[in-house]
Amino acid sequence: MNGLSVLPRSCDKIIQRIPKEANGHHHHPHRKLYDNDGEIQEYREDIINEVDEDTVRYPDGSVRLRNPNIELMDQDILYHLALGSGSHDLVEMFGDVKFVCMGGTPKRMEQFAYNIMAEIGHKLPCGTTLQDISHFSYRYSMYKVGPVLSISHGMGIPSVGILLHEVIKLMYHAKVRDPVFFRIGTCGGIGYEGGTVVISEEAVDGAMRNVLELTVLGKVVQRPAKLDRRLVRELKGLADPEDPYDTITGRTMCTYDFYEGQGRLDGAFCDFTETDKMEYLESLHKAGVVNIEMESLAFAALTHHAGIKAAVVCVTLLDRLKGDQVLAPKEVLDEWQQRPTKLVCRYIKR
Ligand SMILES: O=P(O)(O)O[C@@H]1C[C@H](O)[C@@H](CO)O1
Ligand SMILES: O=c1cc[nH]c(=O)[nH]1
Repeated sequence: MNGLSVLPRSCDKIIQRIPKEANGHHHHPHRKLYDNDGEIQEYREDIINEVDEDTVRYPDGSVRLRNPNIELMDQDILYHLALGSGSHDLVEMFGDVKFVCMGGTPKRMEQFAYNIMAEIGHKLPCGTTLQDISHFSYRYSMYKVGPVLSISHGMGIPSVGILLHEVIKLMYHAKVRDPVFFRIGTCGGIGYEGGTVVISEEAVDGAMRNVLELTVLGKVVQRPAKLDRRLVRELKGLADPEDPYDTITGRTMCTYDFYEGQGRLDGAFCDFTETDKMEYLESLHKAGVVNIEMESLAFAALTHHAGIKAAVVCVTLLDRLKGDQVLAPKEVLDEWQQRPTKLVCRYIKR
């Protein structure tokens, strides 16, 4: 026990979509959560789990868990990170962390760790290399360079969601103050050429809902997928007019699948026509969706729920209005993937 107080359970407003009555109307006050091409989805005002920043962080800025069970446990095993509060001195190992950067692949995140090391002038003892701290989890890779953690999150919401639970707990055990989380990813552009850097203003699901929906004890729970607006502006301000590519901001759609879920015609299955696909993509474009990827919804919702400042910066690999297959050569793709990392490096260096 560390003597820190925990949140009362009442802080956890369980949020549920309300059922419609037989006449199709809700019997509770409701609000328009989003408007997708004329289709309005209605939600109860009190299902939206607005986070009060003061209650989700301790006054000194350290991360507070919205789970009273953790501090009652003798030890907390962060299974998928191959770390534990009983087996490791997490304060000693991670107490100085300020930035947590995540992206899909172990290679990208290892490269990012070496890039940030060069940028911030961090030196390794002669003849040594960076160690993958989570190597023995055989799930995710994690590198630490001074105040920066660089972690691979795999593909999709379940993978990044599990990682976020454990990394947020890691922040709590390590008593990290005011960490900033970044997702550095790849995506498909909607009306933007490959190589464009996109900073997400908000994340929406495949039906344009700005919430992460998950089933807890058989009930549907929704968490708003909000990102820090100020951080978006700050990152945009770090785009260099000399950069040989565009850096834009906009809505990001997050899907549960790369193929059918993103309206691709080239998966193993396809039950829609090219016309259906184009109508859908055009409607997204009209609704301000600038890119599609697979993690931003969980990333935005879980960091917001934990009161952690977060941003999602992705590079487009293709313009989905022009095709489905990722055709750019490997060397080009590798260079494009460096672009979001450059922007985040500039922020960290600052
Ligand atoms: O960060 P990455 O490049 O993994 O992000 C996107 C979304 C999926 O994880 C994956 C699909 O190709 O790329
Ligand atoms: O089209 C794309 C490209 C990368 N990642 C995605 O999720 N979709």
